[in-house]
Amino acid sequence: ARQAGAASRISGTSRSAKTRSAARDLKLVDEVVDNAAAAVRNADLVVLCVPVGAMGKVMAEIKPHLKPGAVVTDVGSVKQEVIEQVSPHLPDNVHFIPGHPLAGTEHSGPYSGFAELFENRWWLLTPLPDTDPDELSRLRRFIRALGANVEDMEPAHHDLVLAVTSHTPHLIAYTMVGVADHLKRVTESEVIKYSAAGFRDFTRIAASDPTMWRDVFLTNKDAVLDILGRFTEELFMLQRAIRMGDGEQLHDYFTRTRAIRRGIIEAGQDTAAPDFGRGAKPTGKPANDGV
Ligand SMILES: NC(=O)c1ccc[n+]([C@@H]2O[C@H](COP(=O)([O-])OP(=O)(O)OC[C@H]3O[C@@H](n4cnc5c(N)ncnc54)[C@H](O)[C@@H]3O)[C@@H](O)[C@H]2O)c1
Ligand SMILES: O=C(O)C(=O)C[C@]1(C(=O)O)C=C[C@@H](O)C=C1
Repeated sequence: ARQAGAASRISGTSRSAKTRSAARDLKLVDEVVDNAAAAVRNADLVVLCVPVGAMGKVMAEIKPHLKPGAVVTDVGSVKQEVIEQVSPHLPDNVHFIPGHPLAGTEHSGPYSGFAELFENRWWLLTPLPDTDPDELSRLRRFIRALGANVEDMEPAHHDLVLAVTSHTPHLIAYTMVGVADHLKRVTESEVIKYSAAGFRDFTRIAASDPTMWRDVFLTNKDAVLDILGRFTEELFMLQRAIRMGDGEQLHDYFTRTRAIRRGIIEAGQDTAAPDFGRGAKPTGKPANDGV
């Protein structure tokens, strides 16, 4: 937002003094303050960037300090739960417009941010039935100024789509790395030493922040369990095809999945991990993962 000149003055805070100090050193914002109440005072736009399970608590904390007419949004990976948590604490004269940028890495903390993170990524908004259209347009303009593409979605639909595209894949990566770790005990260190690209991709995802992902799974429980059930059925089907030596079934299945991948690439939606790769640089130091 600073680089794009999307806000005239930006205040930030974090609960840990170490993070606040890092944010000051990195000059991430115009002013780093000691608590959320001070950060939101006089703010036209407030962006909640805490784990999904902490959104309600932080909203309760800032409630008495919000400027009348302010817009509050969030970046949480799950939307229905955030709406449930935040809504009881909303003053009448404040607008809440939930959001979710589909952009991130396995790293967290102040050193992991970089200005290009949102470029050409989707940023979903899940407006509520009474959302003010002018405030919604203003928030969309802010997000577009960061380089992202905005789209609206109904909150329950968002949670189902993300269970397919992000949450369940993370769970599968966590599981695969866990399996490899168990196996390592019988293969000594070979599993890690000879890990091929596919497994390395899993380990990158499985290095994501444990608190963030614990909250995602606890708060998008129904959608994740639904997708996990479907995943298990397909897995059993493939397991059976392997056992039966049904090469045709395996070949047909993999041909279909390849077409899906090619469709994603052709649509220009290859959201492969940024890896700080596409010209973007991390803020400087190694990711602190958990300050
Ligand atoms: N990392 C990603 O890939 C990604 C992508 C899109 C959305 N998100 C969402 O963004 C949000 C923040 O994730 P992040 O990756 O920026 O994490 P982060 O670890 O970089 O930042 C989280 C912040 O929340 C604070 N925090 C943690 N627990 C808290 C609590 N109980 N009370 C008050 N503050 C608390 C931390 O001190 C830190 O300042 C999450 O809701 C996550 O679901 C993350
Ligand atoms: O690339 C990654 O590291 C991510 O996991 C980013 C990712 C995703 O699943 O695409 C993770 C969680 C979010 O809510 C949005 C983006």
